[in-house]
Amino acid sequence: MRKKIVAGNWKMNKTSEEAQALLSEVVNMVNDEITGDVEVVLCPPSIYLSAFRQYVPVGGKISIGAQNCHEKASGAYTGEISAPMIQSIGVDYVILGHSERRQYFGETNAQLAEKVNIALDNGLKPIFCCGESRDLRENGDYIGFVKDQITESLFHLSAESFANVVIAYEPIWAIGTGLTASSAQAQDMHFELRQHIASQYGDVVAQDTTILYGGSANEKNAAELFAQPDVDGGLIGGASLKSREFTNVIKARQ
Ligand SMILES: O=C[C@H](O)COP(=O)(O)O
Repeated sequence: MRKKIVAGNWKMNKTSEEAQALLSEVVNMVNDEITGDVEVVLCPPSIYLSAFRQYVPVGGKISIGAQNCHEKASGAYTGEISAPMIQSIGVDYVILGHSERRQYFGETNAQLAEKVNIALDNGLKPIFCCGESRDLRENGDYIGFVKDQITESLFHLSAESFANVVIAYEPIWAIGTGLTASSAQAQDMHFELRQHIASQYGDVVAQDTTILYGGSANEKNAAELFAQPDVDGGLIGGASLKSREFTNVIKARQ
């Protein structure tokens, strides 16, 4: 079933003390103020995942996600963390293919297909990110580009496996820039992506797929973005680092 999800990607932010303070504020606000059927996913830096899992009860309104995993299960990959490790501490989701990983760490669609596989094999639900650059948006086939990201990293999956994947459309030109896609631009792309998924897996699977929007989403624009029929929630960066604002974004989705 298509879920409403608001995920907070903390990226490489917060010391241990700061992270604990923000986590406890978010947990309290969500428990006190969120009554709807929205799932909240917190994705802190990996060093805090274990502490977050211990603090946040399993099966409540809040799930925990990692920001990345390696494509191999184990081995000589200094500094990396694996899907089995993430799974072993009870984490629910893993963000894969964020544009920052593609840009700074050279992640490719083929490599991401491997990461998706190992995440699913270990019971983790991928939040698969896709999105085009500003140059492509202005001068190229940006819809085709984003569809290809999905085709090359996800369309080898069975329909049963694909059902565990969440898509996050994040136009690179909107990430951390204050330039949000308009609600119409977000809806257009989400509609195109749902059609693309339908072409591979059929209408039922496509209608059940959760597609999040990310890119300068905040408490001011969230309600309009989430009102679009194909926008099921958000992957929130900067605004997830402020408990009041993040809770307001979640409220806009419930
Ligand atoms: O993963 C989150 C996205 O990169 C959005 O970040 P942002 O909300 O700071 O633009």
